[in-house]
Amino acid sequence: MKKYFFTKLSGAGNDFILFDKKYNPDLELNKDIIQKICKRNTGIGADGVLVINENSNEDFALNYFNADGSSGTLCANGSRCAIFYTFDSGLAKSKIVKFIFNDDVYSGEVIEDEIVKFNFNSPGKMKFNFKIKASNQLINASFVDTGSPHVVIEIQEVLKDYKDLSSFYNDINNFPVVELGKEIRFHKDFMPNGVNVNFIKVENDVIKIRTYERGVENETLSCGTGTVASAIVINKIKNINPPLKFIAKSGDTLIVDFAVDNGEYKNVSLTGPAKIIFKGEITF
Ligand SMILES: N[C@@H](CCC[C@H](N)C(=O)O)C(=O)O
Repeated sequence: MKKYFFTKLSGAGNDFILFDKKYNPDLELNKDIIQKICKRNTGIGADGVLVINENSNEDFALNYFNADGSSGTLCANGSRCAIFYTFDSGLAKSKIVKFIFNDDVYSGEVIEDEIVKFNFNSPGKMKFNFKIKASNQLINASFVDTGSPHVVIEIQEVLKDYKDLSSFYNDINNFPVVELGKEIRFHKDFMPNGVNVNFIKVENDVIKIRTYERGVENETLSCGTGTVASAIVINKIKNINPPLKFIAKSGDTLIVDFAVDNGEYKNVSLTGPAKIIFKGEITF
């Protein structure tokens, strides 16, 4: 058993345990340890784990693991937290940083105290306005891969009772995010990898969003890649121009900005709160 130093951070309510290899050179994680430390009630409790490594070309390298120990896809709120941590700890020499994540180079910026911007690379596969069979009905949905795969559904597209064609959901607070999110996350149409599922409601100049996250297997208080996927869907199918303002389940505000050039999404960014909650030591 060894002692490791960690920092707990929150990116708009999406929470992470961060290990800096500089202070934990012997750190070795596996699925079992990640699941134990992320478990609420008996562990530190988090949606995921971030590991910061030094890098010879960029300011740092970042590894991300979901709470179930899976990895390989982008985490935007985790990236915003890592950007804040590296600035706060002095690892990054300026407010603007570049870093490696899953072999790609990303950048970000501490805009002001605890407000952090993350710059995405251009999105991958996109598919708009298709039907998914779930909850005994055919639901209109869209898909965007922003580095992580996301389904986006407007809550008014879903019937509370499939036999009553006027029973559309209207209140996002009373939407069955976990129930329907889980059904779509494990839907045969998205196998074998599965998908994250975002439910949105456009209300005047803000968009309310709730996300069921793959790898956490629950609703999280915010999801960065899901928020950006939702912004692209709203722009495409509702013709609403950026910047787009989102209110996450946590109540925090996230701003998505981008440019559309010949149908291509460029200069995509996500800005919002990222902060250190506490620092501690753990033995495993
Ligand atoms: N919370 C993240 C997304 C993390 C990855 C996702 N759970 C997946 O496995 O695809 C974010 O803020 O982007």
